[in-house]
Amino acid sequence: MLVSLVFALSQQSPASGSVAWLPAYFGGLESSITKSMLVAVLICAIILRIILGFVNDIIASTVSHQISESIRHRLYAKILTIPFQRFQRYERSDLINVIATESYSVASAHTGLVRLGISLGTIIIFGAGMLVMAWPIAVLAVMFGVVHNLSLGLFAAAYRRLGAASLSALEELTHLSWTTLQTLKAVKSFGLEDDHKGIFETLSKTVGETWRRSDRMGAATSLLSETLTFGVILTIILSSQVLPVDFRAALSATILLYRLQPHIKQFDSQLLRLHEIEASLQNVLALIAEQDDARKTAGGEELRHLKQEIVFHDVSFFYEEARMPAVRHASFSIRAGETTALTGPSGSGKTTIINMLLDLIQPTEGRITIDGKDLSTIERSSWLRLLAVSGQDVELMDGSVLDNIRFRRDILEEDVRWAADMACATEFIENLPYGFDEWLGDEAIRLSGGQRQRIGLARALAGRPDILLLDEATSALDEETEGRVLSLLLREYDGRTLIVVSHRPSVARLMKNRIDLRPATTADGLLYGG
Ligand SMILES: Nc1ncnc2c1ncn2[C@@H]1O[C@H](COP(=O)(O)OP(=O)(O)OP(=O)(O)O)[C@@H](O)[C@H]1O
Repeated sequence: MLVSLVFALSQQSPASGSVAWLPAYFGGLESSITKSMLVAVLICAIILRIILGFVNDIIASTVSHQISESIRHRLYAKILTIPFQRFQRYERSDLINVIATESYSVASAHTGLVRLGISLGTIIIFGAGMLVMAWPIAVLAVMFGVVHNLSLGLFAAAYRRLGAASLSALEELTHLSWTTLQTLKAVKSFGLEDDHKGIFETLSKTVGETWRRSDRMGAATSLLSETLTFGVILTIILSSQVLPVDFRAALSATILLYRLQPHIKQFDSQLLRLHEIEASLQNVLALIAEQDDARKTAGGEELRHLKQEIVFHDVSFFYEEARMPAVRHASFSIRAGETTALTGPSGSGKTTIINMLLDLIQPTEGRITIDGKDLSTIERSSWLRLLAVSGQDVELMDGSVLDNIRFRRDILEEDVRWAADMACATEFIENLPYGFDEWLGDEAIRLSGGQRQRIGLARALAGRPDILLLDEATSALDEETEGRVLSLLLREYDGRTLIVVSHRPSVARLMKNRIDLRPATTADGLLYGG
């Protein structure tokens, strides 16, 4: 329309108030539009376009951010709700990549599809305009459009491959960074800094190369699109003598075609971008499609107290894809209000049993009953309210000592301090520069192994659970401190249920009952003595 205006204003036609040539532009319709009317319409159209563009930008970015946010929430929620075993099979660095980076691919795909729709709409409207003005030119343009689409198809597969390669290079880079951070002490102890630097640089180069290739392919498709448009325009000009089209109509159609070119380019780049992000999209969708933990969503009967016993009835457990069971035909009873030691050689399935008690995993065969009721029929959260576990490795979080003991639960500070006393942790905590407010960070590098375990123990105790599970929870303590902790616990848990996993016979002897596990690989079943 702007081009028309410029032509119209420079036109010195005898009928000076009208735009005599303009109908050709609109397909030969008669018109008596005055210049001032045309100027007004164009100014209004430009203002409208600016406003609509602005509104479109605001709406598009709002929708895009909402999609990203909702996908991030769903991915994070999914990590919390997938069965524990499935979660263990994912690489942590991949999960971080999916949530932090790849989740954007969904919003990106949505934006791409919207833009694709807009470009397609524009192409159709321009195409219709051309058809009305000069159909032979429209036919030519369609023929070039077909050639254009076919050549674009050649790029599509390359874009998909490039997207997958770029994603996998990025995943490897994140994975290496993640493991380096996790194992930095070992890396330094073995003097492997240069090797790691070398591997990182190689991976980083690969990532950079995939991005450069993507940019080069973008430039190539843009060149293709420009060349084809130029080809069609050249064909029109060369064949204008033989085409049954009026010169002004041909000129108008050609200008229209040229104006259409950016939209074609936009259409191409969006289409190819969709191919490029396909691999990221698949990762996001695969995680979202994971089944939720059936136990988490199952509901069931509420349990307020453990009154009699926890019984394992011929329980076996196979980890996914494992050839041997981790626990085989275990039958035993853990009596309420008593202390029980769970012993057995390494690999005999003690932690697996603790995980079954925590309902993180469920028996592959057999069943577990709580006061005669199948654990699978009890409401999971009511059961977990009764329990707390402390293990050998303590998962500390970025926060103060207080935060780490509370662990985002609604627990009074006096209960935190009581728990620290019970875990024999108060003394060393108060010796820290800021005491309970000392910032630990997720690695808590300033703490020794035994100090970390005591923070973990305090965390388990702070909620004053009815049933306390200790899985090698004091293994890093010196004998004297371990003795002090255990005697405090035995006093506190007199009349309550305490289950202790330990390799130390001295610890097991302190417990009233003992369940001795034989490794599943050597036992042909049965006997788990109580
Ligand atoms: N997530 C898992 N996937 C596959 N196999 C596993 C997994 N966790 C444990 N296992 C296997 O199950 C068996 C029992 O492991 P578990 O950790 O329960 O033994 P444990 O008695 O607690 O050993 P330890 O005393 O050394 O801590 C082992 O053979 C172990 O390799």
